[in-house]
Amino acid sequence: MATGRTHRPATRSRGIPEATVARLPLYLRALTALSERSVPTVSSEELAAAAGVNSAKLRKDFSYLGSYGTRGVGYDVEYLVYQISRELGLTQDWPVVIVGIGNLGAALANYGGFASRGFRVAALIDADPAMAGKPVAGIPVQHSDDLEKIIQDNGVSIGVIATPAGAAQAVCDRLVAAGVTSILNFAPTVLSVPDGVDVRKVDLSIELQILAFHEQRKAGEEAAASDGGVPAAAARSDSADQGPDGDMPAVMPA
Ligand SMILES: NC(=O)c1ccc[n+]([C@@H]2O[C@H](COP(=O)([O-])OP(=O)(O)OC[C@H]3O[C@@H](n4cnc5c(N)ncnc54)[C@H](O)[C@@H]3O)[C@@H](O)[C@H]2O)c1
Repeated sequence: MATGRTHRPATRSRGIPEATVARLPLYLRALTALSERSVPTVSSEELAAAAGVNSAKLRKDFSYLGSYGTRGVGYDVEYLVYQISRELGLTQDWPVVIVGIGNLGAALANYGGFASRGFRVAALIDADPAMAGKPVAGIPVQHSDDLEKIIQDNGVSIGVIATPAGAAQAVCDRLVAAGVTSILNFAPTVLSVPDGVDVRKVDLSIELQILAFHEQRKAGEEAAASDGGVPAAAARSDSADQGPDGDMPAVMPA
């Protein structure tokens, strides 16, 4: 058993680096907003600012997609939305199950942003018998005894874990044994998965701790600057693209 990392080399087989892949959703979010405003084209500088990315990095990222824009015109918004969606596999339907329908699982089930991005919540699963059959976001909760059948019947390859930490590994093992190959883990624990299974974790408290670190550092730098020390901007390094234990956090630094 390997540890709960995203088991992918730094560069994927099709030659797109993981760091670029991690920025594609940021571009897509910015492009979708432009598309909704019927903006036809966008310059690399405008799009980079909207996505919170350096424009040279953006041009390099888009070169991996074979998209170079037109000098003086910029990038065609609709075509880029299509290209990035296709690259991310969003042009197909992805049935997703959410396991653990408490506060967080119910909030995720109610989040409209999954469906609009091609992620259909196919089933909600919980271990509490009292919840079985109760609708959440219009979908009846199913008991975890039926987890394997639910995965197979719905052809699910992506599972979201929103159970307490103590239950997460057992839930993960069952999901994987049933055929799930990608897991989004909200439980505050490191999951062990076999090779070939991708795990992304979301931990808002870790993100807050990173912000607290930067706040503390800014305060120290300001104190040093007022003493004639290193200017704050020079001392601050780029936000790391990696999580604290080396894997990529699902919530990317802006
Ligand atoms: N990642 C984040 O940023 C973040 C934010 C909030 C909460 N969390 C974590 O998300 C998890 C859920 O939090 P919550 O507030 O919704 O908790 P909750 O207690 O409201 O809900 C947990 C649900 O999981 C169910 N459950 C327990 N064991 C199960 C199992 N083996 N199989 C299926 N379902 C099972 C329970 O019946 C319950 O409905 C916790 O681990 C919490 O620490 C993470």
